[in-house]
Amino acid sequence: MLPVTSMIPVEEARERILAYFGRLEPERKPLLDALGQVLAEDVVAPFDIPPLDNTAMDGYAVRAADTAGASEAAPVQLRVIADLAAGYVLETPVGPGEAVRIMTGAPVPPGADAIVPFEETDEALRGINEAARKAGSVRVLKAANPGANIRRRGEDVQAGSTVIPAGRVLRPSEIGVLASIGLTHVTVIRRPVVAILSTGDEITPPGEPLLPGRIYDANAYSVAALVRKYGGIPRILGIARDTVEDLTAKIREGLDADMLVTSAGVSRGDFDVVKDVLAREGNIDFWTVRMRPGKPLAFGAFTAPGGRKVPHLGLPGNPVSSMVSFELFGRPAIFTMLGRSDWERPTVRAISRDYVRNPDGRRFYARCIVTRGDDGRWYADLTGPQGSGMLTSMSAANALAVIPEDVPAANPGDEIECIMLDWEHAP
Ligand SMILES: Nc1nc2c(c(=O)[nH]1)N[C@H]1C(S)=C(S)[C@@H](COP(=O)(O)OP(=O)(O)OC[C@H]3O[C@@H](n4cnc5c(N)ncnc54)[C@H](O)[C@@H]3O)O[C@H]1N2
Ligand code: MOO
Repeated sequence: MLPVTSMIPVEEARERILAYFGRLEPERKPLLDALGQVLAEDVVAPFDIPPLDNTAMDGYAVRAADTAGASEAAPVQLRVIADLAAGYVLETPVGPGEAVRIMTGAPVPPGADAIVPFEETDEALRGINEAARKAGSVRVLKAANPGANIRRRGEDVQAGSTVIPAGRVLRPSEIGVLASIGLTHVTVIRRPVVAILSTGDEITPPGEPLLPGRIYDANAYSVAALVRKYGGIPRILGIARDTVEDLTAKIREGLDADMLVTSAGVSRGDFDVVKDVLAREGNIDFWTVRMRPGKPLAFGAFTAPGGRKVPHLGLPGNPVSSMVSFELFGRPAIFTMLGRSDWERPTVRAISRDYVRNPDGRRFYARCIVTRGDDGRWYADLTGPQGSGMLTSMSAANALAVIPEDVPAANPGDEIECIMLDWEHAP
């Protein structure tokens, strides 16, 4: 086995990888299609929001001074001069002793400086009905303060101010804000296209019969799903056989992508065609990273026709290693291309309920389920055997517990750091 000192730490591998990536160029997109992408330029409000003072309540627009001293015992009667729905503007001013019946969102008519909600008038007693409307007057049962229940022009957004700065990820709330200033399209950093290639004579595409000794291609799909989840556009290239010709042709097919991801063939097997072809076709290094799973890793770049460099991430073949390596190295690369720097996942410190052995001085990313106990503390349970070929152990997990390089084991009761992969969905 390699001495641990000749392995590179995870952080160094990630740093070297990220040096190859930068933010991609902007594109213009319909608003809704830009969900999850990063805004490429500041968006400035062309007008105030709300554009006019308007009412926050259904009720009556009044002159606050008219309602001074009003109470249930001594109501103040006002003459109702109009009925105003949202979407309409009333030019007629509200004079002394007058009121306008008004619905939430309608602009406050001139002269009025407070809104009395229905509940504070006798309309509530009579019921909201035609009779109240026809009565031509309303009794106010409580004094209103000037400004009461009025949403001021520009209180949310002021004309000329930056509503959303460049660099912000567009979530549903940002999409709503952009729509509220009338935008239909927005300029965002485009999503990276990630070409994904599986290698190995034993690999069979799902849908085809499985011959003896063969296995189905899990990696292309798990990695493609991660690419999509993290904001990229996956392009599955298929399976390259272990021949120089096939591998070379398939790699070339992927060179119009922003990044090429391969799986398998990066360790020390007899059939080192993958390594040979990667090394010949591109400028690729083979690393051993001080982590488990995912020790062997290839990284470098191919040169596309025209001279463009296409970074290449060569994942180990074992399905869990492939996913964990993509999580640690592929996710930050995709985020960087998207213009995001927040690729670091949240962690929680949880109490291990298992004995977790870490025998060989690598950093162990153990698949576990993190849950909150009745005592309010977080607990981590391993998802079972941790072999790097056992993809169901990954499927059962919502976190990776990190056992550091220099810690030979975690005992039940020890606090361990857990990288949360999934908050929304605990299996
Ligand atoms: N003598 C040594 N052998 C191995 C070492 C080592 O250091 N010395 N490292 C082991 C570790 S750790 C890993 S991880 C694997 C990495 O192997 P490769 O990247 O070279 O990949 P393969 O050997 O071709 O495949 C490994 C394993 O994964 C299966 N596989 C491959 N592709 C897929 C796919 N698309 N979908 C599902 N499963 C896949 C493949 O059939 C093998 O079972 O090497 C260890 N060996
Ligand atoms: O390091 Mo390998 O990735 O354990 O299976």
